[in-house]
This record gives sequence, structure tokens and C-alpha cells, in this order.
Amino acid sequence: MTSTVLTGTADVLTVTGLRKGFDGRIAVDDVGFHIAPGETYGLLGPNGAGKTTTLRILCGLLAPEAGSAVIGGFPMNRFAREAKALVGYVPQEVALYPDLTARENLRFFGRLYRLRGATLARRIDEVLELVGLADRAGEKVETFSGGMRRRLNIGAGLLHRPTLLVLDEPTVGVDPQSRHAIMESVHSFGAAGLAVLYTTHYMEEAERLCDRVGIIDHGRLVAEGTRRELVARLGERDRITLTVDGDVAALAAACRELSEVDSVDVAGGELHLIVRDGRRLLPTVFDVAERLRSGIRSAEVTEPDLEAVFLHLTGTALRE
Ligand SMILES: Nc1ncnc2c1ncn2[C@@H]1O[C@H](COP(=O)(O)OP(=O)(O)OP(=O)(O)O)[C@@H](O)[C@H]1O
Repeated sequence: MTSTVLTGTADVLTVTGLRKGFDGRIAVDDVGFHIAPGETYGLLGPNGAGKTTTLRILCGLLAPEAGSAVIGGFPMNRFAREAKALVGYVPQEVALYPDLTARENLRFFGRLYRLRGATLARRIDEVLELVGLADRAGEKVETFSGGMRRRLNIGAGLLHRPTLLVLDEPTVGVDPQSRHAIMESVHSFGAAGLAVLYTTHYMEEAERLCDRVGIIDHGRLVAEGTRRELVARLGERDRITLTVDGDVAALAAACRELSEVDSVDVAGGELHLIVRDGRRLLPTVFDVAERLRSGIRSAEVTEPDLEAVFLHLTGTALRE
């Protein structure tokens, strides 16, 4: 039976042409990507870009209007149970029982995955170790920080040894120490051969953790590749970030007129530009600012990064 299902692809996940709308508004629009074993794939995009909706479809919690997902060779539409059994889904909201200990929580979730007895006990120990909570196993979750709860939640998603771990913005709202621990753990999962789908709106997480990144905006995957491939799309361009005391909108409008400037975005008192040859252009920008009396408090020219790629492709800066 299984041999008739397997698609022959080595990928753990293959997504094609996924589409979903809510109340006539499109949330996920023709999204497609694939993830190989041991690969960490990042979906990078701002709030509302369609990341969670994509994950919910892949985990069988939402039905797409079009498109398909194949997990471990099992097409979701025909073999949902087999496909879902291969996925460990860690949602944004922490779903734990505060008055139970870490170990008791994992025991509860393990039973849902039909693990029992010594197998379950052993797996709980392994998972507590993996997420760095072995020394807090006997403490109630209500005493845990937000970051520790997140780590336990990730542990719950790992209990049944999934082939694909799906993490929805796992570091949002957690303390720096837990953030670091979560990122270290995710890195080790990839190294151990687990395929990971990781959504984030933090550019530096996508840069540090992900083998390949899909940039998603307004439901569409606007670019995809390794960090190097994505940054190469910018060619010789630089990013200029200006902190402006005066009329930032007027300076933005004037910069748009400069032929070397490709993209302009205003975020609060900051002006973000993607330009050709930033170092040579900077004095011109200062001249324009002087003429408009837009006081520039600070200016920074940086090499392109994923943030710059996002700005270049979408015309807006990635922000929280
Ligand atoms: N159940 C729903 N009903 C109506 N609209 C929804 C629903 N779920 C998501 N949306 C809308 O779909 C779009 C994509 O949302 P989604 O949650 O997938 O984005 P996201 O990239 O995960 O952002 P966030 O980090 O804010 O969750 C948004 O415009 C959102 O308001």
C-alpha cells in the first residue's frame, strides 16, 4: 500500500500551489516549497504575511482551497492520518497545563501520541534533555518563564519522533537566554537529521538558523534560496539606514528621485534605503537632507542582508 503512495521524492515535505482565503481575502497565495531531511527551512515574513495559515494547512488544521502538500511521501488530501503522524507541530500559543509539572505535561502529550510505559518514560527523559529542562522536570509549569514554557512545548512536539518539526515563531516574547537555548536546540535538530519548518519575522534568526529561506509577504512567496542566493539578488547594492530628526517623509520623497536609489521605506524616525554604491551616494543624501533641513542624527551603510532583500523585494522594511 505504502509503495503506491510514496512519490519517489527524497524530500520530507513538498508543498505546491497552496491557496487559502478568509472572508474573500487571500491569506496564502500559490505558496510552494520543499524541505529535505536534515534541512531547516525558514518562512520569513511580517505579521499577517500568511505564515501561520500555511503551517495550519500543513498540519491538517485547515483545508486549502487549492494546492497540495506531501509529507514523507503521503499526500495530505488522501493520507492525512499518515502524513500528520510524521509532523511535530509547535503552535505559537503555549498549550500546557500550568498546575502539572514539566514531566507530567509531557506524559499527558505522550499518551495522546499513544506512547506508554517504559517507552514513554524514556522518551520524556530524552526530550527534557533535548530542550534543556531535565533539571526542572519535577517543577510545576506555572513556575516557568515564558521561554521555558516554549521549550517544553517544543519538547511535546518531539515526543513521537516526528520526521518534520514545524515551529511557529518559537522565540516571540521569550527572554534572551531562552531564545538562545531554543535556537541552539533547533540547530541541533537539523544536525541530527530532522527536517524543520521554522517561521519567523526576525531576520537574524532566519539568517543564523535556516539552510534555505522563503520570503513571504501578503500571502505570496516572493523569493526563496540560501542566504547567499537571496543576497546575490541585490547585486552590488547596499543598505543605508538614516535616523532623522526632521521631516523624514520629505527626505524619503527626495531620495526616491535619486537614480541610484532602488527602494525607500520609512519606519518611525528611520529611513531605509536600498541603493547602488552606498558609500559614494551618502554625501549626496546628506546634501539633500541639508537642503530640506531634515536633521540626520545617524547614518549607516551596510552590506546587504536578508532584511535588505526583503526591503528590495517588497518595498517595506521587515518590522515587528
Ligand atoms: N481564522 C481566520 N479568519 C480570518 N482571517 C484570518 C484567519 N487566520 C488568519 N487570517 C488572516 O490571514 C492573513 C494571514 O494571517 P497569518 O496568521 O497566516 O499570518 P502570519 O504571517 O502567521 O502572521 P502572525 O505572525 O501575525 O500570525 C492575515 O490577514 C490574517 O488576518
